[in-house]
Amino acid sequence: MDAVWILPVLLVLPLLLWTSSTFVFYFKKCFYVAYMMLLAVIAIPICILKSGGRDIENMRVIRFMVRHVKYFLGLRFQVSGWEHLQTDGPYVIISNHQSSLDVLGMMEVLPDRCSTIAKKELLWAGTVGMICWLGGIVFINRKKTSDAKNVMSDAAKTMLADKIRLWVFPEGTRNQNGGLLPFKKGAFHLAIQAQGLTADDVTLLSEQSFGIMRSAFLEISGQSVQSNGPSTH
Ligand SMILES: CCCCC/C=C\C/C=C\CCCCCCCC(=O)SCCNC(=O)CCNC(=O)[C@H](O)C(C)(C)COP(=O)(O)OP(=O)(O)OC[C@H]1O[C@@H](n2cnc3c(N)ncnc32)[C@H](O)[C@@H]1OP(=O)(O)O
Ligand SMILES: CCCCCCCC/C=C\CCCCCCCC(=O)OC[C@@H](O)COP(=O)(O)O
Repeated sequence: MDAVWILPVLLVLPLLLWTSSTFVFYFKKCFYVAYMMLLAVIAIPICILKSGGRDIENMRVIRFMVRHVKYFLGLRFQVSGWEHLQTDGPYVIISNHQSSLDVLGMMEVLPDRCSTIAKKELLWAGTVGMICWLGGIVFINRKKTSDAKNVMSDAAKTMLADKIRLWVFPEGTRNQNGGLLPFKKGAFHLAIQAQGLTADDVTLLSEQSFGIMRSAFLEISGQSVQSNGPSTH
């Protein structure tokens, strides 16, 4: 008798999924978070057994395990220019940041030995936080610029010494306003060290990168005509 309420739920759920794009959106959003948490539960022991702890090689495990998630959400990616990432040595990748779904795009193209810069709050996101730590993600305190700069300076040294790559979201936060936020400078301070440039090059590099990304963003956005629900996710 206790299970009597299950019947209406089983009937209403498909109905809502069929009739309401808003419901579908929030359903997918909850599924995404729960499924990523679950994947992380599986990935954590694998990473520990494979690498013994925090190690950038764990990003291969994460990448492999995350790549199929797009199918559940009805997402597909079109990749161009991937060959430019197939080069030796350290470099910095920058991308815009609209939502937590960006992680799926990131895993689609993430090169070997590449980790990312993330806000320190992510460390406390349950199993996802733990897998981020195991993957060598560099956590910064955005509220304390001097601390963040110190952490990024250390990351730059590791990047050069161990020939790793770093992925940075230079807007510094998620943004869904239909454009790009002004870039923070940290990514470009990293990049000059990877490329043997000087601090004088930071502003120009940042401005050029912003211009290129903005053009590409607007071009791609112009092609996007489909919406599955509320714009915020
Ligand atoms: C198997 C299951 C898996 C389940 C889980 C799946 C996946 C998980 C695994 C991986 C995915 C992880 C994805 C994580 C995504 C997380 C994304 C984020 O968290 S985005 C938010 C964090 N990122 C950032 O903030 C971007 C980096 N920030 C910066 O670079 C900033 O510059 C800053 C260092 C924080 C400082 O910011 P500030 O607001 O103070 O502004 P400015 O940039 O203008 O800088 C001020 C001033 O300082 C100078 N500066 C900056 N950096 C440096 C530096 N490194 N060295 C020297 N000087 C620096 C800058 O030039 C400015 O000075 P001036 O104006 O004179 O030029
Ligand atoms: C203890 C339970 C805590 C639950 C927390 C759930 C955490 C999310 C879980 C699964 C999502 C999949 C991994 C995605 C990681 C992406 C992180 C992300 O996108 O963070 C936002 C950050 O870039 C910028 O933050 P703000 O826009 O400044 O804010």
